Amino acid sequence: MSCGDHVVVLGAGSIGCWVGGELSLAGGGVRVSFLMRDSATGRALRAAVQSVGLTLEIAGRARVLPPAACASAFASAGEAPERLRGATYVLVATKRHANAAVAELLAAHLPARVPIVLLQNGLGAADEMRALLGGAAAADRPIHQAVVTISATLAHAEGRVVRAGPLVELVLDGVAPLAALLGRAGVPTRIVPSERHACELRGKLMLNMLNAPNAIFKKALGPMLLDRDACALAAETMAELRAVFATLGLRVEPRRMRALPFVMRALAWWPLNALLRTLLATLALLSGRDPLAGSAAKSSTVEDLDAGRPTEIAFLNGAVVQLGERVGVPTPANAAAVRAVCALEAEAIARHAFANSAKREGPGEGRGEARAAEPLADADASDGSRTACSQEQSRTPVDGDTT
Ligand SMILES: CC(C)(CO)[C@@H](O)C(=O)[O-]
Repeated sequence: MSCGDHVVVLGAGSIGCWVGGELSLAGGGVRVSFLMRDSATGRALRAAVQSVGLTLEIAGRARVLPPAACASAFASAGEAPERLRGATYVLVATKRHANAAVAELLAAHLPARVPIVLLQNGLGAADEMRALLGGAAAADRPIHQAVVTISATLAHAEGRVVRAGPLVELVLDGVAPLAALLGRAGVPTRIVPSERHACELRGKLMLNMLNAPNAIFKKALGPMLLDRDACALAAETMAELRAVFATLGLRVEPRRMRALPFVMRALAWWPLNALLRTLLATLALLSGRDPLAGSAAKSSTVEDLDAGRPTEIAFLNGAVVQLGERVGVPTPANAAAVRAVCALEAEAIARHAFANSAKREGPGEGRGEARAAEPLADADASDGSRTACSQEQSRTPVDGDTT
């Protein structure tokens, strides 16, 4: 089945590079194309993978997709029409706020009936993409959102993507042949009925309540679990989300995601916090190494801020605020989290814009980053020209979501 497949990955960020990289390394006759934007980071990634290859690293173990393979696999936005015309699957790994531009690209160049799988955070991405594609264009296309539980970080200039932590899984509500392909390539992929899938998307949104404290308290996800303030914010935002879902009569799966608000509340409780700190300090003393040293995972929100890009906060805590307003559940912790991340976002974007304009004044670099002309430049929305925080937030669909 896999022979002859051509998987096009739209957006070569950390998740796109990890999933596409695994598929490429697995071989088996599957062709993978990574479509990326023509921006400074996009060009840096392309130059790096063409000279040293794409490195996939986990727990210090590295595997490399050789430069020659990368040279043909990594394509610019200009090559999107040709690559999409030959696609058998499209994995959309761009940010949610880029979906309008992504839909335009897909409507123009992707043949009908090619499955589109959105590797995106938040609720209702598939419904949103259907609405953006509109009418006949959407009716002809299977569109699915994967529940993505992978923590990975991409160093563009090194062509290196590092996966950290124990989380690695995709959950889909269809496209069994693609799920099998991904599973064989080492990306565990479960297929569940659509009712269960909707519950797991809600579970993922619960997990994403870690993103805002991760950005605000500036700690890697592991050490952050020892920060009582960060855990308290996570617990509050999660409890509000739980109340919203309960009011809507919507279930959350898997069970560990239902337990998260209580776990975070417990971690914020000083006696348990003090006990954990003592245990870890003792372990460090006995073993001579920091037990949390390997837990450098950070959330996608921190990755966005580090790169001076708009975050997806409107689709995470912002969605909770919006749903809360709709059903009359107060969500002050989520509103505060949105305000804080938006302030960080504005600062990060301004800092990067300043640094980039300083660089452009150097010899040989014109002002024209040529991004407006490139559909994927907009699709990646990482040019700092607009922010999710300043945008009118799209409605968060929960309908068809009635389990
Ligand atoms: C790390 C993660 C699993 C949730 O915080 C990831 O989904 C993310 O960063 O969005």
